Amino acid sequence: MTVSIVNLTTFRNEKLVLNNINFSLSAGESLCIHGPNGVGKSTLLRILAGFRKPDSGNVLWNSRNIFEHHETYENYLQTIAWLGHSNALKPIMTVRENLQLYSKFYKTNLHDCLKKFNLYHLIDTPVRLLSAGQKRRTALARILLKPATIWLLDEPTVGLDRENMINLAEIFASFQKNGGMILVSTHTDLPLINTKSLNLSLPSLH
Ligand SMILES: Nc1ncnc2c1ncn2[C@@H]1O[C@H](COP(=O)(O)OP(=O)(O)OP(=O)(O)O)[C@@H](O)[C@H]1O
Repeated sequence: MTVSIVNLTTFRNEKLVLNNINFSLSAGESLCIHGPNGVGKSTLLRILAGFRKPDSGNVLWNSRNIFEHHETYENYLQTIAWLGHSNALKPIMTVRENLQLYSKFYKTNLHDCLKKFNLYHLIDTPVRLLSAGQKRRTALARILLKPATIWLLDEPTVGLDRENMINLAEIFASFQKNGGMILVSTHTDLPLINTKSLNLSLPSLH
């Protein structure tokens, strides 16, 4: 299994954001995308999630262009789990109500998942009453409820304390040891195993 980006270039608002990006990731590997604000980290992850097409270049899943063949695109979407900047949780619903849609649909174990993210004691708490870190962990728990091969995570650790960072590192490592791939944008050093780095830089003003 491989996911690759080949000669990818993208404009936003007629401004060049991603210029000829290339990388390839195999089962068990992770990619950390670094760079200053506005450089295009989220844009790249959104292209990898299939939300937008690049202006040129390809996203390949097992050597097939995801945007070229409908069947490849559909198969690829089954394999990815996405966490954006926004937690995308319903504030008036409890942790259980927010997540059980996923556990029922994918037939995965909600209780085990909540225990892994130290959220079990909050299962019946409305999301609006959670702290920022607890909300982020609830959003991260959703990733685990989909049996995906690729995790696409946009700054997943915002708001997490040290203990929960260590816990997340163990969850990441376990996923990768089972062949999972993680592509993540971050402004901090993430504790990932078997990892590659992609450093994006802003174009020179001169
Ligand atoms: N909806 C949009 N429409 C037009 N341009 C956008 C839009 N969203 C972002 N951009 C532009 O695209 C560029 C890349 O933005 P992006 O969000 O990918 O950066 P980033 O590296 O993820 O930044 P940050 O570290 O702040 O999260 C920025 O210059 C931004 O102004």
